[in-house]
Amino acid sequence: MHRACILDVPGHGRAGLVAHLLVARAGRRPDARPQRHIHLARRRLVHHEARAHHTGVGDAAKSDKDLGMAGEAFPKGARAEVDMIFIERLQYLLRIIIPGVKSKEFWMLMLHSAFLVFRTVLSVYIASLDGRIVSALVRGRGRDFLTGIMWWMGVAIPATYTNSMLSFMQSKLAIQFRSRLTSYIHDRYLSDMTFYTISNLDDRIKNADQCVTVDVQTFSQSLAEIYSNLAKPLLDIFIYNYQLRQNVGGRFLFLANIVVHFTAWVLRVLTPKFGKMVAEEQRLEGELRFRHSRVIENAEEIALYGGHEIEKNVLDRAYFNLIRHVNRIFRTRILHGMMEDFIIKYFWGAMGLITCAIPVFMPLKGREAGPDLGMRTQGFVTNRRLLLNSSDAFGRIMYSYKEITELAGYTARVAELLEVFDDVKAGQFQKTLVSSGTTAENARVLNSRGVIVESEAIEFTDVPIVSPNGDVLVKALSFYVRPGMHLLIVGPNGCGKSSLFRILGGLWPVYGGTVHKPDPSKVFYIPQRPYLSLGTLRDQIIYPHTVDVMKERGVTDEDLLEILKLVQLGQIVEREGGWETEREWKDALSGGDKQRIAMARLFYHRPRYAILDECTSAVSMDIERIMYTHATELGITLMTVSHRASLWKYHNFILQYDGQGGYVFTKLDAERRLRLQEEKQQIEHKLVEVPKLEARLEELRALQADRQA
Ligand SMILES: Nc1ncnc2c1ncn2[C@@H]1O[C@H](COP(=O)(O)OP(=O)(O)OP(=O)(O)O)[C@@H](O)[C@H]1O
Repeated sequence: MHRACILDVPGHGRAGLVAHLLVARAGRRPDARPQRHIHLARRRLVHHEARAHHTGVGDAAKSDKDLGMAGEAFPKGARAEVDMIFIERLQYLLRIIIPGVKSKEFWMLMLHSAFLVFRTVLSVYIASLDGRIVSALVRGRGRDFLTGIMWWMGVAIPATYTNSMLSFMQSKLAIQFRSRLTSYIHDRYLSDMTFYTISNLDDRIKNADQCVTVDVQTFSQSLAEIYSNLAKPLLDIFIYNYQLRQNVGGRFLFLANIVVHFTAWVLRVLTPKFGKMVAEEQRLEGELRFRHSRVIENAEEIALYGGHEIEKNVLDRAYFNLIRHVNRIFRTRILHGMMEDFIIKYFWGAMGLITCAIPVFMPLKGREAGPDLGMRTQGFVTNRRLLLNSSDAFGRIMYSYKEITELAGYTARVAELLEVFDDVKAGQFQKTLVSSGTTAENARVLNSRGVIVESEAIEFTDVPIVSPNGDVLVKALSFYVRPGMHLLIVGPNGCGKSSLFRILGGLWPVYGGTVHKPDPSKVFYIPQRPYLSLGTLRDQIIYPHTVDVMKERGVTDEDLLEILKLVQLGQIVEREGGWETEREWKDALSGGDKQRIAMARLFYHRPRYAILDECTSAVSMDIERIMYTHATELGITLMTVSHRASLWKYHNFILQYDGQGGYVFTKLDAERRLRLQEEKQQIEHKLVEVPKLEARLEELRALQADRQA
């Protein structure tokens, strides 16, 4: 029926859909752009809220220089433009968020699409109903008018339901996409130590925490919105183009399409790289949030140092960089908005009028002037509504281009994260070498790989110790630790003692030689500042086990209490209000308490090997003795890094770095070494006295000489 209506509208009908659409855009919808802006502003607000709620902490090794690199948000190769790379990345992400036709997301999308189609059908029906009602009014047919109103009210029920369902489905889809992506990313981020390597061995991703939380959320939301914003207009355009072809013939359609496509192409070419800009904005937001979280994390140290001024400068600088960039985007948007309005509203409007005029001045053969006034009114009203809808549809598609470029930015951020995950999992790192040595030589070492063999004992054969910055700390290290041996590792600061454990723990790659090591479950690590997790007091002792695993192992709370008593921490359970108490334990416990909790953890786990990295620096000699003797009684083989001579007696082998790249691995006769150490200290003490004694001797000689004279 509406096909006839389009033909019947005098002066407009024959020009066809695109022409009407252009005319309608020129004359109507001044609200289209404000709506768009409100919509974007709302979305932006949601992002900011999401950021404000996030309290995660990211990589601790960033320089202020990062903040100044506005143009270098993406590493080489990474792009945020609407091009083939964007399509490929989007496909990659789509495969994750919509895994197949049997997935929930696919069927949600189908349902969403069904609602979109239904809404278009309703719109077409409402347009024709509108025409019928106005026609009845013009003709003075009260009965027809009332029937029309009843249908109008009737159709409101499915129409309002459809609209509500559409916005519900859009939000659901966004959440569903986010859940899929987050669970996929969490799986990859928290496996194979990716969370460590991504921030320590590779410098492509600056704020992984922000990517995993805010960027994924923004991407999901943006994708769900774009689907809604594009699917319906595309459907509308298809329907109206089809009708136009039927009604006015192909030549007007062809002309209009040429004009529209050409100007759309011009608009696209002239559209600034908003994708890259929003991606950079996200990065700068991440930097600002990261700097704030550092202040919270290190509040005590900063307060005691009185470092508030310098921290304020750091925060101000991060904020200034962000705002400078946001202002740049705003300025770019002014120009782009003018150009967009000019082309879409005015240029196309003018073109629409011209195209409309063609069939009026050059009517198609066989077209009649038009039936009575009522029919013409019905046709006009119906047609006008259809045209407004379709004009909206076309405009929405054009305005969506900016959103697509922004989606390209979010897509680049998320896809880049996953690409770096893949690379680091495959052992391919990209890090700027700041080594003081020959960079080419160091880069060669960093690019080669050694062999890892699982065994009962620990043995390093010609393994280079290389820092992620490319510094070769030891060219080829060889030593072994068999069960029952206790190895002491000593050397100056920064010589690579802890790095040895990083290689053993699989955090750093084996750059050469062979590493024999047992299954990771048999090696337990206690650092100087033990990590305390979120959870109950019990969780701190059994970390990383869960209560279920603890029960499976037959360990009870009483057993845990016995362990705590051993390290003289039995009172803590009562003091803190029981095993179930949850606190931010890192702030609630003293340095010594934390180290004793870590010792209790060791006794709970009873591993084959324990790596003790300066882990008794904050406890008394008494506790230190208990810790070492009990660990030895439990049959735990110890590897200790410590500068304390009091620990020598608990070890029978020593690995001594000289700090120049050399080392000695030998048996440790602690008693003899202590004796020698004592003798050395006595001699050094005596030597300090020598200059004084010599000076006194000189004085005495001078006095004697005076007397004799
Ligand atoms: N994540 C990292 N990225 C870059 N360089 C690192 C990293 N971790 C350690 N390094 C560097 O590796 C070198 C060796 O560090 P390591 O922690 O092994 O020293 P250490 O001998 O244990 O020192 P200390 O006695 O002070 O604890 C240092 O120069 C350090 O700066």
